[in-house]
Amino acid sequence: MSVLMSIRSELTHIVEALKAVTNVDIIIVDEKLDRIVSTVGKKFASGNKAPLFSAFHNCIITGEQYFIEDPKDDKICRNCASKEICRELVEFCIPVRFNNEIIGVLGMCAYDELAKKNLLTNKESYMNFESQLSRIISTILSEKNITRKLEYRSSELITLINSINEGIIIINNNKEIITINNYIKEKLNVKTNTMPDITELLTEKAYKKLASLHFNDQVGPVTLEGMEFVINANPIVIKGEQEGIVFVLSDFDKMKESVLEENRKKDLVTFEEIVGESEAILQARREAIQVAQMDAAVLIMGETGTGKEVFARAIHSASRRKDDVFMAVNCGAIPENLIESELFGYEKGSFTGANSSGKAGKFEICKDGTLFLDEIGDLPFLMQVKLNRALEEKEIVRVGGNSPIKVNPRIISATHRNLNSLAEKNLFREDLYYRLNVVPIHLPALRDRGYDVIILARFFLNRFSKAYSKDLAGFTPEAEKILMKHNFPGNIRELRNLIEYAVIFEEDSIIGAHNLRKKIGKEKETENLKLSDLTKSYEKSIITNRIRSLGDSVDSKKEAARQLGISIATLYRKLES
Ligand SMILES: Nc1ncnc2c1ncn2[C@@H]1O[C@H](COP(=O)(O)OP(=O)(O)OP(=O)(O)O)[C@@H](O)[C@H]1O
Repeated sequence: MSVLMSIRSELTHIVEALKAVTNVDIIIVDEKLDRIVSTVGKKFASGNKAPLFSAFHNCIITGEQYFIEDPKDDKICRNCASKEICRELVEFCIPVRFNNEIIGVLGMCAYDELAKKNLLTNKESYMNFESQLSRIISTILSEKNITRKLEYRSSELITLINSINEGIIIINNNKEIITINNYIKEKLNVKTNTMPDITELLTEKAYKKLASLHFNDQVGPVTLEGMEFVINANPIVIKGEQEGIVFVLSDFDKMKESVLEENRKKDLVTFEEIVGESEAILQARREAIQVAQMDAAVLIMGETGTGKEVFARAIHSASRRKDDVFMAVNCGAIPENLIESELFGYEKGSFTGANSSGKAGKFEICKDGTLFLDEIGDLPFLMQVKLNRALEEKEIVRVGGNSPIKVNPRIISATHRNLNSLAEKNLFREDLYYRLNVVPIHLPALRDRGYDVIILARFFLNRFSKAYSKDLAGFTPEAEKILMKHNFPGNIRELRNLIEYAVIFEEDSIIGAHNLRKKIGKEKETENLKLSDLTKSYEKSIITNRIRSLGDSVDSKKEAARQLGISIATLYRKLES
């Protein structure tokens, strides 16, 4: 389509206006001589094109104006294809330019004496019309371009908001709904011919709440047509003035589902996957299975890497809450000033660095799920008070907020510290300790699990052989001996890492002692030690563990000595040996 054809309707208005003012007929052709508009109508005999070699044609070729006072005799018209049938008394051709190119011709033609007189009288002023004409065409074209871009943008936006899987409602400052996407029409059963009021659609309560938040925050979940939505409001601001509001409605179930999915992918653990046959681990498993079905708080105690989180996940998977969220928070790893917002969330702008739209905390996200509070013994004292209150009242208040939010997560906590003795020393709130410790589960250290070391080692060998595409059949007797003798202060995590290392570096078809030794370190090897040295080291580890579980004070050491049936002096001597 030629440039002029693309603005045909605009040109029609111009041509009609010109005809009204000048009383002469106007014809516009494009660079291919196609007539775009004409006031002459059907009076033309020869089709839709201007004749070849006509004044129009010459004007396109040369870019010059032609004022022809006697068309039949003028040399410009000598070769015109329609010369014989030409009825024009006077003809004036002006080239139409855009971006310095000739894109067509505007012709002013007189077919009667009155028009002829008019054209001749105003010849001078019409001859100056060329530059104005080009300006008008340029303006129309750039406006047309902007309009086309706007139309494109608008249809792009409509397509976009109709293809997303969230609800979009846009209102103007008079609270009138101006856009609503297909998702909302379908989910909230909205008929566009009877557009409801925005407060009816979002509920009066949710609308008022968003209004109190200056339409720059979120509320929810809000139940609409039986579905739960989180409603996010954002003002449309143009040059500093609010011109309307966009509401985005997200399906709360789906939001939860995505958190769930994330967790499922991360680690879905069942009791079947908890490896080990030692009496200590079987006992812990039995207790955990029994308590899983109940909603009681569980406190899992054990050294680092003994599988506390694995147990917590398995309890969740076997509980009534298994289809809801499981979330783990490491109370010892989060800076003290952030722990409250991590657990309870925060309102918009409540502290520097906070997300501008506020954020739900772990309690809110898994309000019906399981919250695993790892390293609970490291929770700052002030937070212990707040946590205790939240558990007691089953509601939390976001940092910087004032409305309470109902929450009811099942709490499983874990610690490698002795909470009882911390509570006795007033380092851990007693009321919180009792609230968390409804069902205690003790996980044994790996060194106390006997042959489980080999069972677990084989389990990890199998897992990592697959992961690294290695064909490893097992361990040499010497390698098994090293595993059985090693103390494993890092417990199952250390064993897992050790086996992964050995799998990567083993060049034989069976894991030998060499790579295990390399990783454990020569100094930790015990096989060349005498029985007396081994006994000493074993005694030392028993004493250290007992002290670790009781606390590091002098009193704790006295208590450890009492429990082990030795004097405090013997305890110190054995520790120093
Ligand atoms: N019984 C088990 N069977 C198989 N793998 C296990 C078992 N127990 C723990 N693991 C593995 O050992 C590693 C450590 O477990 P986990 O993180 O649960 O320990 P933890 O006691 O919570 O550690 P920390 O106190 O350091 O947080 C994980 O890789 C886990 O998969």
